[in-house]
Amino acid sequence: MKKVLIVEDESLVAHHLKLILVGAGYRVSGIAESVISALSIIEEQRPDLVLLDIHLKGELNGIDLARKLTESNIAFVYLTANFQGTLLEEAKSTMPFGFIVKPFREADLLTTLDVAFYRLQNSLEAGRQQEMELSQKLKDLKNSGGNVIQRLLKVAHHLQAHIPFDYLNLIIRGSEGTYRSCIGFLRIGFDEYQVLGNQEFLKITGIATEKLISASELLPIVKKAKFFNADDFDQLCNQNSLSRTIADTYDFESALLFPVLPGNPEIIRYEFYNRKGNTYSQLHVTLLSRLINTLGNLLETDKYISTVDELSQSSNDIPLPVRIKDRIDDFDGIVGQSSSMLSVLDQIAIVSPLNTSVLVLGESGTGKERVAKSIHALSTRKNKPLIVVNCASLPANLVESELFGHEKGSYTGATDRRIGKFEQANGGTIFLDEIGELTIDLQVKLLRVLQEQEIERIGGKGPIKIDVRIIAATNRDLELEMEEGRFRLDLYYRLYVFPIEIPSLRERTDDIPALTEHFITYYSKKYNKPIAGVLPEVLEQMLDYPWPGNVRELEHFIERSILMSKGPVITEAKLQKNATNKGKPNHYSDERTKTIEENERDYIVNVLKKCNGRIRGPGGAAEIMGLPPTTLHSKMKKLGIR
Ligand SMILES: Nc1ncnc2c1ncn2[C@@H]1O[C@H](COP(=O)(O)OP(=O)(O)OP(=O)(O)O)[C@@H](O)[C@H]1O
Repeated sequence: MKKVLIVEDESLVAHHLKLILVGAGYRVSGIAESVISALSIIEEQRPDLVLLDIHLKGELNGIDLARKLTESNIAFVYLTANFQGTLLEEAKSTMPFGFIVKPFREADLLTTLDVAFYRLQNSLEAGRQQEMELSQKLKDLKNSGGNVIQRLLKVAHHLQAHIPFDYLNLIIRGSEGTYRSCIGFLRIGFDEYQVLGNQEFLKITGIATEKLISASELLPIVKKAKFFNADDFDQLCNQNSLSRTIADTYDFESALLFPVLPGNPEIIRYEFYNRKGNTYSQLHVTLLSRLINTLGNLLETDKYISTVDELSQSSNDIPLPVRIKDRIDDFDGIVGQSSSMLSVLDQIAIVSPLNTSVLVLGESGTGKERVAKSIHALSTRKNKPLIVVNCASLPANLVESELFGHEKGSYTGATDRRIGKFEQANGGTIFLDEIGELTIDLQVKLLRVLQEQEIERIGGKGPIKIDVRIIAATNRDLELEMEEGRFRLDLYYRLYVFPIEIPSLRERTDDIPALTEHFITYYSKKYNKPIAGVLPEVLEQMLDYPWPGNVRELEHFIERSILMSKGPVITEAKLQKNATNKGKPNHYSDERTKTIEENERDYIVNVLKKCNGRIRGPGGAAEIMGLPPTTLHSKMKKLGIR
């Protein structure tokens, strides 16, 4: 029997909830009125799920408890009368398994709980499977061949998908058991890294050897795994000059430091750094803690030390990228090496072999269909069909028959039996693009497919079992659609088991050169016009343009330019002048008064120009503006500033 703890300070509501839950077959572990009493009940009998009001008696509120629940890996669903503004944002950041708004209907409460348990089960299974695979891969490394650097690279790459990082710094023990040196792995492609031993580190960061030695001597001891986001990250940089040097060099915004066991012969700790703020959570720490023995014992001391030293002494000025050959090398032609796109590729790699549904989110033209195709191609269903359905382009009166099929004579005009898209996809995958366009009726039917794995043809004699993986996509804000009653909450949460959010092109301008090259190669071949590239000033304009139509617009731009080009390079960028960085056309004239956002953007760009683009450190843009670097970074991201 599933155990639910109710945390609610209104006694009438709490008892009403208890009655409903018991009636529906749940066991109620207790009713707590405050965070303190909730914690003591949790310690005595660990519930499977906590139903949690946000406003509670005492100093701590439901969100404080939620943070502790996340740390202890206990699922929870919020229950509240009021979810406005920042409270909702704060609540969402704690990763709840659902929300219930008071006053609630019994049916909605039970559906939300049902969905929460479904998601919990799915995430537990998926998590367990991923963890087992990771643990096995790491154990296999101990006996694998190759030199130690290659082995450590593999460790980095295996961890990558589970603990996202742009830079992994390993602090290595010396022969006397003290700190000896660092070895860093900077991610530069899906499976490509630059390896930085001490010498390379000195060259790239430009710091003096003595400074590195003193930073190493003063390196704080880390006894317990800890993650640093936002202000905590700034504090870490203030206290630890090695971390600061790394953060300043590569513009990192968050970190996770993970010490392995004290008796470990080789590695002292793993330090993960990320360009995105708020990357790390207790879930990452918990995963690493379960792998602690394997992570500490990957090398053989004497062999290792000599190899790192040799590598350091023989290196070039800039370390050459090293590529790891992994089984995953086919992302269906997805081009992109920006950190945010690499994290999309990591998620594809994680979810492909599992059987879970995937929800791909992103603006129009960001590559959602490409991602869906890639997931199918990397799954065990790859030799079975992938059926693509655009829900927006199906005529309203035919959608049901298109999706589920019909029997001959089931309605006027049904002259033959039709096999629907779901049946066509049997054994394989169905990609439902523009899912937000489905009517509520069809959403209910889709929900049934997800729950029961069966469909019913129109006019059919009964349900037909099918085995289809669903990948859905939308460019709509589904949460808003739900609030406004156009999208069903239960379907949303069932699809939301594994969301992949593709960033807009203006949020990853680093990818523009590679995408440009990719499309030039493709279209110059297609039109038989040998074009070598674009002029630097054209590329400059392309980097400044907000690309409201994303990659599709960039692709069309290159195709058009190649068709019109008279020479061997693209010399002109005919880009819509008044496109805004919000992805929507700007209808105002140039003389209009600028918005606060635009003024803020201009101000930041000007300061950045003055500091030669440097954000952190003395004289950096953050210091001049009096802002923590992390805050400046998130403002820049929001405003689409590179
Ligand atoms: N990362 C990428 N690398 C290479 N090509 C890409 C990439 N992303 C998108 N494209 C190309 O851009 C075009 C649009 O991509 P796609 O149709 O997958 O976008 P979408 O998000 O599904 O669009 P919509 O929301 O309009 O359905 C396609 O021609 C696709 O091949």
